[in-house]
Amino acid sequence: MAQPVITLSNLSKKYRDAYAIEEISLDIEKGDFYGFVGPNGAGKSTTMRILLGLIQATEGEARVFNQPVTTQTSSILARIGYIPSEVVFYDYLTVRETILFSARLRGSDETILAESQRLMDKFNIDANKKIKALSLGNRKKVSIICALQHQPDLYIFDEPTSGLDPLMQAVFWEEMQERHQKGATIFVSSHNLTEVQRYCTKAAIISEGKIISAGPMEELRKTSVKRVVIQGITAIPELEEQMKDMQQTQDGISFLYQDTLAQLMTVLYSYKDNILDLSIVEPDLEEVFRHFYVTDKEMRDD
Ligand SMILES: Nc1ncnc2c1ncn2[C@@H]1O[C@H](COP(=O)(O)OP(=O)(O)OP(=O)(O)O)[C@@H](O)[C@H]1O
Repeated sequence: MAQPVITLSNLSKKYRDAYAIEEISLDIEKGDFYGFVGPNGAGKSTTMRILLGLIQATEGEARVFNQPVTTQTSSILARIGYIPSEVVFYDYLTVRETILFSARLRGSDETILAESQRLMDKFNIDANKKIKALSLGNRKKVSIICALQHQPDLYIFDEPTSGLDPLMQAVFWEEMQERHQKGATIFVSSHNLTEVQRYCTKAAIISEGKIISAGPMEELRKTSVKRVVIQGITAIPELEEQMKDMQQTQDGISFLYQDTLAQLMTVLYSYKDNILDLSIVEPDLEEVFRHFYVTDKEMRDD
């Protein structure tokens, strides 16, 4: 039977007169590899900070391991690995000292120390460098190692791959896939739906503080949006309202289309003498959400 690990019930956080998140409800179960996707300012960090007990919700409830985060914060934190979106360390410590400091907070037994060494090797980080001399991406690696070294039951990661180069992003996701296979529960935020689609088994899409879609990845993929690529014509005025992301190609057009295929085919039939080629394919999930679910304002902010 599914075991709840994170349960958010009608969770809201209000700053002055604006909601950062509004009535968010979400269930994350043991063994889920759960992506949390949305543009800048959507409410991802706010949700995660509430889960960590760093800020308090205005309304609703957040439970982790079936306990309320507001009263059981320490026992919950002992079982979590957390990566904040912005990494803050003591600048004068070295990488090794920082990682050891974090390990000591977790009891620093032999297993943790061996694991931190393995991770430093895997993420290719110079343990003797001072934190203040590190690039943003290398600071991120230290943050990742601090969150992974004690092998917790639950990982809450706020944009862990931002600042990492593509090679290191791949190393990170590979490490998380291995941990997921061993039974870990992972809740990870990202701006990038494509990377979440690739690695996570479930996802929630958040926009302007509200969850607009959530569930298993294969369910999210089932939208009625298609990408249509046509050679031979440069416009279809009759379909203007249903077409998004219209691009002129060398010899035609490419666009996202959301309506019945019957209507599309009926209209295209009237262009049959000019159409040289036609393809209708599943679009990338990222472009679907960008063009159909995320508001124009958020796209400008992103
Ligand atoms: N301390 C605060 N005071 C006032 N407003 C805040 C505060 N913290 C967050 N907000 C607002 O709440 C909203 C959600 O912010 P949040 O940081 O949770 O978004 P996010 O999805 O994590 O964005 P990003 O991807 O940029 O990190 C934003 O409109 C933000 O301006």
